[in-house]
Amino acid sequence: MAFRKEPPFTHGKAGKTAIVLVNLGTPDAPTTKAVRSYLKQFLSDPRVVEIPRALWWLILHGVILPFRSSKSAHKYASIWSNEGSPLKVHTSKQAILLRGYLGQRGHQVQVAYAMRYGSPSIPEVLEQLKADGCERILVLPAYPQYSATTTASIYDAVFAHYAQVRNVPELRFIKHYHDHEAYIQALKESVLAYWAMHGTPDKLIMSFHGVPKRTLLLGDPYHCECQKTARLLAQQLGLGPEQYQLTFQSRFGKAEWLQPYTAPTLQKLAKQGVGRVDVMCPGFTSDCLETLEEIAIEAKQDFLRAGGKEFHFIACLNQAPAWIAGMASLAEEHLIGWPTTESEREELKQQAEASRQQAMRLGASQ
Ligand SMILES: C=CC1=C(C)c2cc3[nH]c(cc4nc(cc5[nH]c(cc1n2)c(C)c5CCC(=O)O)C(CCC(=O)O)=C4C)c(C)c3C=C
Ligand SMILES: [Fe+2]
Ligand SMILES: [Fe+2]
Repeated sequence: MAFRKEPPFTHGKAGKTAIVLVNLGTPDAPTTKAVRSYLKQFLSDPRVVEIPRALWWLILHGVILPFRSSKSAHKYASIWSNEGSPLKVHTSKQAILLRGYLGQRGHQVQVAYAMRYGSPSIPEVLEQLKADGCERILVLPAYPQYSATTTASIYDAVFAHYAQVRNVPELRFIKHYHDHEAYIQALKESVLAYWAMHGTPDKLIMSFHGVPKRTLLLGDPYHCECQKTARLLAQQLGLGPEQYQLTFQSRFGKAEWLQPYTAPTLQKLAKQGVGRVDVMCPGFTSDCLETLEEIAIEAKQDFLRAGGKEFHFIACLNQAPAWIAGMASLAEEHLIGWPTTESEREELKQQAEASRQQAMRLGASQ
């Protein structure tokens, strides 16, 4: 492979820092064609589906894409907003608000958002940041809990892009923030705000996206990180073990996934006489198909049909001020040493000048 000719980082523009908020991705439209193309890219990622490629190709192209695309398109249509796919709308707004918040705190950083699958793609966004003169990039995945299926796949896409680039910027990645104080605090505030308006439930369900159980057995820390998030949030809310439960949703395919599954758990609770459940999805930082359709519509029906009385869905963090502040504090921790404020730039300039003078003196004395 030959590397392309690239313009040098231009003077004046050079030295900028950017944060890229990366989320999973979503179809461009709630249509069978758009969903098929999105699912094809998503489900062809070997990080997401770990079965032998040739076999999986046959299943994906022979069964999943032909049958699932139109079903999923209908589901997307039920949650699509005037502005577009909720996942993308929330992620793009978070990026704008994060930039504004960091700007108020004196950081001159660009904040972009990218999607692992679909658009705007990671390569497209990284190209644009290069054109804008960004020499330092901090990648902030939208996933608080690390999983090879999601977070590591973002790393793969970033590395794959730069594998074709000559002048690669300085790079940092946030791995996870499942136990970060600011994230837990933002979750706590969102639950308390909801309860202040609507009263409290008999049980709080914390429903996380599942992954195949096999990934846990192979060493993926996702399961443990979800447990820790749930435990810390319950502690913050002062909930005893009887007052909350962690579950896993969005099972896909025939294999066993992490248990307990959300929908059967809700049905069981209803049958046991639990009247009101509140369901939240702490692993999703933006509402999306999996929260707005699978939980707020489908799981609600499951619970009520099984005899439950009241089902409440607590929205994801989305544009909550505590979460924008939380992302900013996460970013600030990972920006340490990168000059993003006026005073840091000035200090760096002075240090560089002092080093240069010392080098001159040493050179002259030899
Ligand atoms: C095939 C296996 C899948 C794994 C493993 C998986 C892990 C995983 N996913 C998320 C977050 C999201 N997933 C979303 C949708 C979605 N997920 C899968 C499959 C796997 N996910 C499919 C097939 C779909 C598409 C929807 C459908 O057809 O039912 C979404 C929502 C996207 C949107 O547009 O709104 C999110 C977000 C995590 C965090 C995760 C592992 C930890
Ligand atoms: Fe998923
Ligand atoms: Fe789903």
